[in-house]
Amino acid sequence: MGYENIRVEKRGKVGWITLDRPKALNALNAALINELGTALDGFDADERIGCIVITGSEKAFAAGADIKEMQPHNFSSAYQKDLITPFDRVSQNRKPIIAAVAGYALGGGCELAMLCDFIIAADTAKFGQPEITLGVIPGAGGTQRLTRFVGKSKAMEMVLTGRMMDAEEAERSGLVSRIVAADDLLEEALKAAEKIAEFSLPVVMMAKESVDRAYETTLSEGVRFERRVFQAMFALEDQKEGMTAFIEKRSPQFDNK
Ligand SMILES: CC(C)=CC(=O)SCCNC(=O)CCNC(=O)[C@H](O)C(C)(C)COP(=O)(O)OP(=O)(O)OC[C@H]1O[C@@H](n2cnc3c(N)ncnc32)[C@H](O)[C@@H]1OP(=O)(O)O
Repeated sequence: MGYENIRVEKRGKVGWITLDRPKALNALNAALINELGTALDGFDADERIGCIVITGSEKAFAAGADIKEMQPHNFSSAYQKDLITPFDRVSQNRKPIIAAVAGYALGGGCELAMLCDFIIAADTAKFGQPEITLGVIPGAGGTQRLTRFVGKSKAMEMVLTGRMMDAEEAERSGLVSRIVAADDLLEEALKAAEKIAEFSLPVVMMAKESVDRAYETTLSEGVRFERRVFQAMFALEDQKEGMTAFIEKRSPQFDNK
């Protein structure tokens, strides 16, 4: 499929998607979100792919939903056209997705990064939910996910004032997993993705599902879920291979079975 707003590439078992609307700082219009969803679905279905990276440009991961596209909407059209649901295709993907963020990740851009499984930030990254300055609130999960990442006080301040957070504050607050030099961002994200993609894919997918449970259920339910999944792992050939390889002092050859 030909894409107009993103670039889709592969390196070994890693698929990566570059948001590519430079003139609008990767503002997330409907076409871009739709293309992103299609590319993600393609990687999800491709059994050769074990991990996915989403990145933007040096200046902007994404400066938010496309304000020019949103501005004419009324309640009826916003509701019926369902501006937000297409973002769900990111969190519905069953393979790990790393957000590699340089420059602005604002509004829907910050929300897109938070929909990924973890965020690696360049030292130039700036995160924010400035929707209040536009007369709206975040709509793609910002009030909920930012609060879970950084806690109520900081999330409330950011949502109510529109203040941006730099990369260091984002790392200190638990929003990003680590900071790297801007020049190294893509390579570092691809290396992390390649490491993940070397492991057993069903195990990686179940690890992702289990960590996600921590955000969606009680501790006791989450622990119970993890225990069942852990026990189920012993039905996998990859469990035998992983543990046998350790005992035999060799590298495991996982077969995704
Ligand atoms: C998901 C939901 C529900 C909501 C949202 O996401 S609402 C959007 C939240 N985001 C924002 O409010 C950020 C808007 N952008 C900015 O504040 C600034 O562009 C900036 C601080 C990120 C960068 O400022 P800078 O002066 O460096 O660059 P600009 O001249 O302002 O922008 C360049 C170019 O990009 C267009 N642009 C930027 N952001 C958006 C956007 N979110 N939607 C549409 N277009 C955007 C900007 O208009 C300019 O293009 P033109 O020169 O053609 O106007």
